[in-house]
Amino acid sequence: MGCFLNCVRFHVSSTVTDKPKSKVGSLTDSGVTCYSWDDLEAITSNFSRLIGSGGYSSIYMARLSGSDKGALKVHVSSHRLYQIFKVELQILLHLQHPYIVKLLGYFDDSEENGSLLLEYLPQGNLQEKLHSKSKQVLPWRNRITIAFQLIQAIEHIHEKCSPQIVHGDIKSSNVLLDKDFNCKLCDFGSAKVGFSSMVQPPTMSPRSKQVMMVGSPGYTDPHYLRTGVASKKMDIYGFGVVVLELVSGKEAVSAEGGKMLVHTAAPLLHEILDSNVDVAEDNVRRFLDPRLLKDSIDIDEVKTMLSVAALCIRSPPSLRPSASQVAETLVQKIPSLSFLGCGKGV
Ligand SMILES: Nc1ncnc2c1ncn2[C@@H]1O[C@H](COP(=O)(O)OP(=O)(O)OP(=O)(O)O)[C@@H](O)[C@H]1O
Repeated sequence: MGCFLNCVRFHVSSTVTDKPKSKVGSLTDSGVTCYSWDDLEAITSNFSRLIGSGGYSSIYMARLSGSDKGALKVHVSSHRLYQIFKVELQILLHLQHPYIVKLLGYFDDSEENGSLLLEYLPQGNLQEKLHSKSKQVLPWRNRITIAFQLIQAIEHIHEKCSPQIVHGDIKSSNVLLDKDFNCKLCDFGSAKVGFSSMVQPPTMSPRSKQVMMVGSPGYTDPHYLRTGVASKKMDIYGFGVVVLELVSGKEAVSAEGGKMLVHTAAPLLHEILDSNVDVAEDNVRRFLDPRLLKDSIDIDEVKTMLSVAALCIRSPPSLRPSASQVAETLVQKIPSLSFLGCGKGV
């Protein structure tokens, strides 16, 4: 962590904006379609079906050719949010991975309006699946598979693509699920791009003495909150919190008392780190999502998931494993991942 790390952001004014607007609706060099606003009105039937919303955007159902569907993410119109749109667009244009949401097209007015057409993920986001009052309980085998797929998506952006990317907002609502409950990581609006594992915060103006921090309550690395320095290890922290949610079925911040899951889990996680996974089974069962107790679950798999989470949220960040180390641990210690068709190597 002591090394000096240089940040290279994608240049937001590069090739995509330079495309002539006469080519609206046409396939770009990147293989995605560039749409006009009229096209968007047509494919969303005048924005008639809202399927999701976030801090920066509204997401609408889009009908494409035949029975194909898409999800249109319309960024709120503003100069600042347009920059976020451009970051997300540039990143998605360069990313192709089975566990990362696929970009199908975009709209860009080159000023302050931008929209992304994404593949449609019919099972929505992981947060809803885990925490909604629905009777349908996400089975244990899906939970370990999603954790393994998510860490492979993170491993890809951290270690396998060039330039490397820090997602910056790993949380369960940014994990979308396809019809078979496979993970698709989305929302690269907070991402940082560079060759390094760390991105220095913007210089504080002497007047404001404040750096704008982004992050989601319950998921944000305390080290990032203190220093403003974004690093791969902040994604690993967010992943650790998602694993705690998968195991416990509890929200990252409890809706009732506002208590953070990392604090609720802390005594058990300390016990796990101290005892090298040889922790009392009763304590593990008490933490496990009660809706899973009737399933026959290999408690050693639960302990492995918890020990991974414990390592991922450790402080200082240098003690946390890399994404490839986490993926390696999961595949070695949870043999059923191989039976579930999740062999590593994508
Ligand atoms: N491709 C998709 N298919 C289906 N639903 C989607 C899709 N993309 C987004 N959604 C829904 O919309 C929600 C918000 O999407 P997203 O996180 O990309 O928006 P955002 O404005 O960047 O949100 P945030 O406040 O987290 O920054 C998701 O949690 C999900 O429920």
